[in-house]
Amino acid sequence: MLNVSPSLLGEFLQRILAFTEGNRFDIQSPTIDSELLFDCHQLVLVIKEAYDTPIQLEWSAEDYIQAQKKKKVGDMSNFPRYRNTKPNEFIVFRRPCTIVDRDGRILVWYLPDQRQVRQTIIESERYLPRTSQARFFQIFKHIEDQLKHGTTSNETCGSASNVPNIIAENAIAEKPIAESTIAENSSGRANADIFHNGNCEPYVDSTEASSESRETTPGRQANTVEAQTSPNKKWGSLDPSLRPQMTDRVAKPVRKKANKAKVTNSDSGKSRRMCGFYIPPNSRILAGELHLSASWRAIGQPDLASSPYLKLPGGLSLLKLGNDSFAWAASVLWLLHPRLARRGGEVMERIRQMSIDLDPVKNMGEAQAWWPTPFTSMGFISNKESFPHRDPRGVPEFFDLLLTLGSYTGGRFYLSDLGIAFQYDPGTIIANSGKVLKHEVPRVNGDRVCYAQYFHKLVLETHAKNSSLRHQDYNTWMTRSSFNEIRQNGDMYDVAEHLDFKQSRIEDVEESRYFDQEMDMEVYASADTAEFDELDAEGEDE
Ligand SMILES: O=C(O)CCC(=O)C(=O)O
Ligand SMILES: [Fe+2]
Repeated sequence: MLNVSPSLLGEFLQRILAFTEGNRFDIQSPTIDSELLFDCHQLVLVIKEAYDTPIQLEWSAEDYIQAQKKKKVGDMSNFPRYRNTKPNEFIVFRRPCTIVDRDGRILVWYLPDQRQVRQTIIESERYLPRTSQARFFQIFKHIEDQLKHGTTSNETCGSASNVPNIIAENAIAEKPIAESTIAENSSGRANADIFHNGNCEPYVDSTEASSESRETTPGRQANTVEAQTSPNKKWGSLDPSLRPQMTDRVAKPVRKKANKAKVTNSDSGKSRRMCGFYIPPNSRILAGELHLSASWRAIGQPDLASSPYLKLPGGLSLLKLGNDSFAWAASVLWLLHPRLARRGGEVMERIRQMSIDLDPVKNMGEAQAWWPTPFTSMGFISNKESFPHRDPRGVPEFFDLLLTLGSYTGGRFYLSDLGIAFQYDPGTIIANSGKVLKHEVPRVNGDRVCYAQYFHKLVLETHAKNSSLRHQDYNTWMTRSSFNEIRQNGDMYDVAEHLDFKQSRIEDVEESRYFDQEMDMEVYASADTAEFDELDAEGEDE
């Protein structure tokens, strides 16, 4: 069996990007099937459009982090929501875009699958490999017995009674989720074949949702907000006039306070990870989640360890089964945040060489050779709504990489404090600064799974201590200029030569202090992100 390397695919993507800019590189195609090759090209076009469509925030992410730390005494009014939306009002994006801070740091990449956006199947415009949905379904089926089934939200956490909160006059009300679930399912959508295989079924969510919205809230057109950005948009052969409207102003359905209190009541003993599961009618996959780590540091444990499942036959066969799908899902990182990819690659190399303090009985064994991503952890999440949270163990400058899949309608990804939401249809990839930006995914109509890739800050720090990397190379933001470098050069040149604006500041900081600063982040995160993160921090590590 061929072992497809994400770095090989990633570097291939970098060269395609440069090539599309007119730079002639010798692009040697990796040994992957032609379909995957083709899809790599499509992905580059989506990423380029996202880069060319920056949604600019007025403030600096670094200032935002500092203010978050001091939230209890500080003033957050310096960090206005996008277009000054009100707290429960969101601008929804449906086309690829990036969220960029005042100084050009890219905080989020939003990469919807074009097939979904256009609501038609145009083979030449999709980027998700045709077989990928089916392959991911197999992957989730493979681990179904391993999924930890928390409680369904109705039992302990309670969230079925979401209600729309129409704050802005003329805003589009999204349907109450419970109600729309029933409507969708009674019309047979849940019977649709999950994880489209081969001939994909047409996807009609936006049209349906829009017409429903129009019925319930006349005046939608009048309220449509023009896209603020007018970047240099190149989208292959896609006629811009065919694009659906990019943004609408909507009000988000909110969870009743009472429910939130239930969720966050530590007496219940249920952390965020254990809440929010639900079983859609006619579901074809169990609700639950499984997190696998090449390297993890559990609270109170001095040593790093791999997830025990990786040493079992099931773990190894999972990595083999999903090999090229995983590699494809990881390769985007070489465009979205190449330094992160490089950093993760180095950590994985150390794990392979066993040159770190990884207890021999707690390592991955043969699975090492098949670990398919530069991230140290993978999450498999099935039929779960994600309550508003930040991911407390992450690294502020780094992304969590999310791929949402399934057969569902009504997907939304909310950036709760920014006033920005994304249509979160199957096939969407979001790279999100999950530690910095609070995010939320309400339940959808139908089966939804999320494949998440992420780092554990403590693991990176442990590896970095033994690393030859200089500390300014560790945790750096993805910037617009970094992306341009790849565009021009086909690769990230030596990071030391192309350090961004953060360099001078970091150079003045001693390594130990830098780590201290990182430790502070943990405090800010748990203090700030409400009860969910506090519960997380209580210890649900493996
Ligand atoms: O459910 C999703 O798609 C997002 C998951 C997420 O944010 C997380 O697991 O931290
Ligand atoms: Fe998250």
